[in-house]
Amino acid sequence: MLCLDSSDGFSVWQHRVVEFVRERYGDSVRIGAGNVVDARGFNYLAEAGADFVKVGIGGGSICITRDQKGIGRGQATALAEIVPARDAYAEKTGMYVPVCSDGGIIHDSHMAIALAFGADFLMLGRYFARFDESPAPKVRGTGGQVLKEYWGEGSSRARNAARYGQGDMVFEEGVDGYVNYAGALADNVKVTLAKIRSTMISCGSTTLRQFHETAILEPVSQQTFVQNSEEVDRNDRPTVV
Ligand SMILES: NC(=O)C1=CN([C@@H]2O[C@H](COP(=O)(O)OP(=O)(O)OC[C@H]3O[C@@H](n4cnc5c(N)ncnc54)[C@H](O)[C@@H]3O)[C@@H](O)[C@H]2O)C=CC1
Ligand SMILES: O=c1[nH]c(=O)c2[nH+]cn([C@@H]3O[C@H](COP(=O)(O)O)[C@@H](O)[C@H]3O)c2[nH]1
Repeated sequence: MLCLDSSDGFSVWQHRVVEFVRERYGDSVRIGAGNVVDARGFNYLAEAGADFVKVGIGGGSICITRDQKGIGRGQATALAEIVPARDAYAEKTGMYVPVCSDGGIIHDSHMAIALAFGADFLMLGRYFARFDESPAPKVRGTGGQVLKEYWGEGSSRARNAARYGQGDMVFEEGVDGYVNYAGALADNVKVTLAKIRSTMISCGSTTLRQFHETAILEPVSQQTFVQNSEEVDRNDRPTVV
């Protein structure tokens, strides 16, 4: 399984690489391509022979591509255009090219929303960076809190001669930062999956395919955002019986 991993996948280079792998290796090698944010980009890579296409430019937690270059698109807007393009492509060719929603997941509920938008699977950076299994160092914040280091692949920190070998970096597209440490992957993934399953059941679905059909997406006001979270001070004392 190969994945072409670029901030801008709508490129002649990616098209040629996908075609080359498809011609040379047939179906013995699976190859994904991306990232793209519109139907033209999706169709371009699907027609080249991509087995899946990644969606998302500039929405990641460590992303500054939109600030730096003005390139990118809201994740929901991108999915709302690409998912129908995926379905139309499947209808036309008989080839279903799964779509990965990459970046911007802050709360577990955002995973359900991305899937409700029609994504077939998700790519997560910040989420996994918080766990023991992330190879990044665990450090203490100034307030004593436990943190894990996490940085963008477009940051100076990630850039090195072995990977790029193209001399000095002129500007960064990602930041070098920290995320709150959250323990073991297995414990967290268990809870996350339970929430997604619960959301799916609430929408009357037991499979992802059903969820794509049954989920109802609703625009909300700023006031609703405020009401989505608690509005009292949390009681952190032990429960008194
Ligand atoms: N999803 C997003 O919004 C963003 C993601 N990133 C991440 O940062 C990393 C780097 O992304 P980019 O800076 O966009 O990388 P890029 O697409 O510019 O490619 C990385 C390097 O590979 C070279 N390269 C690309 N195609 C090549 C080809 N066909 N043959 C030979 N060399 C080739 C490029 O010249 C560059 O040095 C990736 O992991 C990407 O996912 C970075 C910025 C934004
Ligand atoms: O603008 C960017 N500059 C970067 O340096 C960078 N590094 C990663 N990525 C992308 O962000 C995704 C992870 O996003 P999350 O941390 O929000 O899950 C990743 O999966 C990538 O798509 C970057 N985007």
